[in-house]
Amino acid sequence: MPSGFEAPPTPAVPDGHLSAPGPVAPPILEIASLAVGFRHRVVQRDLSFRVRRGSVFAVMGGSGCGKSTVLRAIAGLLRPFEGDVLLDGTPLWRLRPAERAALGRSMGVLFQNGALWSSLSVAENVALPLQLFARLPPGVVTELVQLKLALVGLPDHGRLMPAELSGGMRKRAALARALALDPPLLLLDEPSAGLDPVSSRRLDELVLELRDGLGITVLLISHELPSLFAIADDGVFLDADRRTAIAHGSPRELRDTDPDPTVRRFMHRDPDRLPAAGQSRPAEGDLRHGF
Ligand SMILES: Nc1ncnc2c1ncn2[C@@H]1O[C@H](COP(=O)(O)OP(=O)(O)OP(=O)(O)O)[C@@H](O)[C@H]1O
Repeated sequence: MPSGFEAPPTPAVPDGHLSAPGPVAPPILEIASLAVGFRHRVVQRDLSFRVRRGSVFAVMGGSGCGKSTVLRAIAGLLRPFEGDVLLDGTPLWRLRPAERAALGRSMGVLFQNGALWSSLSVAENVALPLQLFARLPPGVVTELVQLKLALVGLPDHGRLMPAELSGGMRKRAALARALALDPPLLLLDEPSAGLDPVSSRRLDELVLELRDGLGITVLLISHELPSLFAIADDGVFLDADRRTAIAHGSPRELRDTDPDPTVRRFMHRDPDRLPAAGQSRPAEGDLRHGF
């Protein structure tokens, strides 16, 4: 059984623009020639990209292009048609199911609906992964739960039921649960969906705190341009029609320089406008986040 995150072997995909010349830290996550879909339908194919350790990496693209499907393959929940997902060099989909499940626990996943168990209190929700997988004495579990809840700004909410929380608080509680096992990699599927702009920005700040304070790498699916511009430093853009990645780079780079009309329309939130590369106006998110 793999022992978790270890020194990676030589990467399986050649260096793309994501790798600068000179010594480069090995990626924590590598997507190698991935094809995903359902039954006979390919949703995305030929996907190859690397996620740098300590980065916030955005998976972007219009509704229905396959972002969540790709995330499920990365999380070890949906077997890809082709290719593999390498976690610190270990090919997830070549492992036996029990090994894959064990390695999968080094990823904390926040699903789109951030589903908490409604019949369990907030603290019990966060405790669940620890009780299932960590085999710790109950007192230690209680302390760790308190620590995680404090980390996400809910130190006094453990006794509440999920229904008693606001939408933003529920996201935070789900994030605390995703952090329960101290994963080095967080997968977030539209964490700010349904939140007001202030709550959304607080969540952005929390993601950056987790990255900067704990060194957690974050792979993020989001439609929220302000959020993407504020926190993501790398990314990939998936296209529904071409069923593959059509751009790589940070959301700001894609907004300012990518020539593809689909990318430009999305990044400028404008169905008609196609500004010339390098001549974009500051987006709303830049102003709101003070960049
Ligand atoms: N369980 C499933 N079975 C069959 N098809 C599915 C299933 N889940 C998703 N799909 C289809 O796969 C395609 C990609 O869906 P997915 O949810 O990955 O897109 P997305 O980019 O995450 O969308 P959104 O931004 O709206 O959340 C869609 O056409 C969807 O209908």
